[in-house]
Amino acid sequence: MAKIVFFENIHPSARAVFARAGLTDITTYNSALSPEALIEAVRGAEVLGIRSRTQMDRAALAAAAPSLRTVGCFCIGTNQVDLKGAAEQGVPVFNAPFSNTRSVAELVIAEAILLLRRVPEKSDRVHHGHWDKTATGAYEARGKTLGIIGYGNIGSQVGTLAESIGMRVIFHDLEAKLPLGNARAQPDLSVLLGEADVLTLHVPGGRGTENIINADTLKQMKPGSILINASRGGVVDIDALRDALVSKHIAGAALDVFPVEPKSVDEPLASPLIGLPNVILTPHIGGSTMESQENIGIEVAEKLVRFIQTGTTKGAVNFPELSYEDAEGAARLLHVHRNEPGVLASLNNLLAERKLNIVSQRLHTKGGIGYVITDVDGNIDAGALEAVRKQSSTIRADVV
Ligand SMILES: NC(=O)C1=CN([C@@H]2O[C@H](COP(=O)(O)OP(=O)(O)OC[C@H]3O[C@@H](n4cnc5c(N)ncnc54)[C@H](O)[C@@H]3O)[C@@H](O)[C@H]2O)C=CC1
Ligand SMILES: O=C(O)C(=O)COP(=O)(O)O
Repeated sequence: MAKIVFFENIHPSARAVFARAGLTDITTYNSALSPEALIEAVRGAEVLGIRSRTQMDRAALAAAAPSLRTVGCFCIGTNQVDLKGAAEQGVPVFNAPFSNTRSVAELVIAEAILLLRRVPEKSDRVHHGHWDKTATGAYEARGKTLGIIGYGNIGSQVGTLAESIGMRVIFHDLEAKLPLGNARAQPDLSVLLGEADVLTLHVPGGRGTENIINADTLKQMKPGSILINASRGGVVDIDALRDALVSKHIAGAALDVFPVEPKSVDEPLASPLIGLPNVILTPHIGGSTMESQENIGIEVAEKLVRFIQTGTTKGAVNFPELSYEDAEGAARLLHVHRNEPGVLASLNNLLAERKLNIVSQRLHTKGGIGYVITDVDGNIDAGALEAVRKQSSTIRADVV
């Protein structure tokens, strides 16, 4: 039976999906692990379930080879996984691209309103015995401009919600996007920075988005504006943001993600933003609602089970996508290979030599990786599977 390991408190709905498929060998960890502990925990696993904090880098992937068949990110972001390394190891990676988007969007709107009204600072003052009843520095959201960097699934929802409370919405994205409602694309980032009263970031993590908000771009932001980051910690240069907050060029900020995040509940956050007034710091909970976590558990677990049972890779983020659920023969061979000429011919010759008639076959390639699912009318025994594995182009082969 497939050995499954879950990290970071994945919702029980995922376990229920696996159980319905007869897969019950699940080890769970409530937090992310250190690199050393992770390497030990993933050994021998066929399926890994992680969220945003488990770093599946080359070393962790290597530790899980050759048993590892698939990784499920029970979240949206997949920058914590070495996606290329996983593909080269024949391991498709899945995620949940939509299930927590509304949760993030709602939090961002709430934070925009709270920061415009300076609520974090005022609440703190009341807790400490001060009754500063003043309108100074407090504004309505209505009529203000919301600038969105990254107008994807989350950014566009934030825009729609913002319009419903009377905000004007402008967005900047690398790709052409359909503006929803009255939102307007702004191809010039510096113009957007200069116009936005509230700036919110919804780009993916990774090298392409590192420090988009830095000393330079902060200077271009409208004086007295607000910054919200619920994307990835690396998108904002935190020291530069601190300077901008201390000088009051930026009036407030909400940060849900950080360049280095604590791995468990007992580890405090280390950040130069701690203690600054009108700054909301949250423990990466943008997508953490009861609704979203339950849905994500089901969505990703179903993708993993489908892959384990049928080889279907629809929705994989790093892998050739093959949607192929109904087996048409007696056995099914999943073959991941280097994408080079002659692979299919030699695979099919090998099956022919073993009198395994092909009932149906589908192939897809992505980058240097090819993936072929073959249904045959006979039994693929251990000898045949071993022969396929020994072919020079084979990365991984399994029978389901
Ligand atoms: N705080 C939290 O708990 C959560 C954080 N996230 C983060 O939010 C990110 C965005 O999520 P989605 O909206 O679902 O992703 P998405 O893929 O739908 O949208 C991202 C958008 O950013 C754009 N983009 C990429 N690089 C850019 C750049 N340099 N400048 C401008 N635009 C750029 C893309 O073209 C795309 O339209 C995720 O990748 C994840 O890192 C997601 C869910 C929860
Ligand atoms: O979905 C994402 O990308 C998130 O950042 C949420 O991550 P989490 O599942 O809360 O670790």
